[in-house]
Amino acid sequence: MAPQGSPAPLEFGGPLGAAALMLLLPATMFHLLLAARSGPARLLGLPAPPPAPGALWSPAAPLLWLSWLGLQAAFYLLPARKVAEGQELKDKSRLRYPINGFQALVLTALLVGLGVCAGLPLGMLTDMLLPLAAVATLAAFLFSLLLYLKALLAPASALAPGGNSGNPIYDFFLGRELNPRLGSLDCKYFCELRPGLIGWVLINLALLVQEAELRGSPSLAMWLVNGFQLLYVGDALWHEEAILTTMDITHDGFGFMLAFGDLAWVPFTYSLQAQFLLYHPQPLELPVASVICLINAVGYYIFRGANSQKNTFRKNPSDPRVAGLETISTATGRQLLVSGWWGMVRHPNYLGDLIMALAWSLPCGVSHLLPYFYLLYFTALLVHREARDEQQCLRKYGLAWREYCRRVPYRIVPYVY
Ligand SMILES: NC(=O)C1=CN([C@@H]2O[C@H](COP(=O)(O)OP(=O)(O)OC[C@H]3O[C@@H](n4cnc5c(N)ncnc54)[C@H](OP(=O)(O)O)[C@@H]3O)[C@@H](O)[C@H]2O)C=CC1
Ligand SMILES: CC(C)CCC[C@@H](C)[C@H]1CC=C2C3=C(CC[C@@]21C)[C@@]1(C)CC[C@H](O)C(C)(C)[C@@H]1CC3
Repeated sequence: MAPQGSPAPLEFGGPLGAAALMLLLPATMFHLLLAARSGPARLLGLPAPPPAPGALWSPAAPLLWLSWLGLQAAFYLLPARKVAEGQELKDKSRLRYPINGFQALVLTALLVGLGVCAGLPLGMLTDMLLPLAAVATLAAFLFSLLLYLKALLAPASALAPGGNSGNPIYDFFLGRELNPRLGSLDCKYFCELRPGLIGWVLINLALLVQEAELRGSPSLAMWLVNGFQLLYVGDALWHEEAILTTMDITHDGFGFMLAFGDLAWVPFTYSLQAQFLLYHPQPLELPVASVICLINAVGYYIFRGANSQKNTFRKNPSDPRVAGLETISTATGRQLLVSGWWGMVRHPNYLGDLIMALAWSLPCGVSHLLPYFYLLYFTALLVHREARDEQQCLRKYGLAWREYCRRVPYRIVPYVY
């Protein structure tokens, strides 16, 4: 456990690891996008060449991408049904956040629907994915640089616990300022939920429309992938307030990792299954599709049940839905749930999320590894995230956390891990 006041331990392999990730993540993203379009669609293997010379760039891409960002920022600034307060900050203040993410999703859907009725060729967006990914990557680098410079002017109380090591590469990657804002727009909160997540379902929809144009109708596999991922994104925006207690908002600074993750990685790699299906159609029988729907439903049930149980408990421990659950008291005055979902494993929400990830890949068949990239990456991300959270909880709760680990020994999968 790091003693109070000592510098935060370096994560992600320090400056060298951060530099490697800044090269490796964009390279992986482009490899995946190119592989999905290539005949063999190999996850492991030499990078596929671009489908046409100049396919990685289009002058329309920066305009389209900036319009998208502007539209989502405008929706963010519209009056919200609710304004929520974030966690208490170092200077004892609390920031306020608009809860209108679901409204932004609905408004986007209406606008896109109107556009399609008026003849907008949505399917053509699929030809722009490579240039758009290039613009998003470039924008993530530039944006992170601006955020890094902005943090030089920020008071010490506004800096994140990590990301201020003094090494510019590491700090650029992790992010120095905890909650950088431009006026009333909170950059990290906005980026985490709006342009990337809504962009992801829009890309999926464009792939579905394109498939219908190419083959007469969308395939059952494409419907499933679109439906499952729309449910996931809709759920995230419906429960938008819950993100205010995640480590990304309360602990991590806003730097390249989250800027690239939110703006480029999420929309362009999370839509990989739908991209794969457009270029590699897969037959899917109804009985198999029903089993896959059942797997997604089980995953969603665990994911939502666990997240809602914790959120309800954190908001009001006397709420009748959670009042009967067993708890452990901690020295901070907060309690830890030790029965219900959180008594099964220490991260039941991760388990549900991973089961859903499997259901998103299964419609793509078992002939290729590429559509399973998300499941593999996500397993690694959650195992790493669980270890980071464990360290933070040990620092926060000390002995009470050790007692929780003793009573609930498994982290994510009961009796396995
Ligand atoms: N699709 C994607 O790419 C990603 C999805 N996710 C999803 O985001 C969601 C949020 O994940 P994340 O923020 O990592 O973690 P959690 O929602 O699991 O939050 C962890 C925190 O919960 C609190 N907690 C832990 N155990 C208990 C307990 N027994 N009782 C009460 N409180 C407890 C602690 O904070 P405290 O005590 O301070 O409240 C801990 O720091 C998950 O569903 C995850 O699957 C996450 C990353 C990426
Ligand atoms: C680029 C790197 C490999 C790492 C980047 C990580 C980010 C892509 C993820 C970090 C935490 C995330 C969350 C979601 C999306 C992915 C990122 C940004 C989330 C918004 C997805 C929807 C969920 O319901 C959620 C719980 C709201 C998620 C919160 C964390």
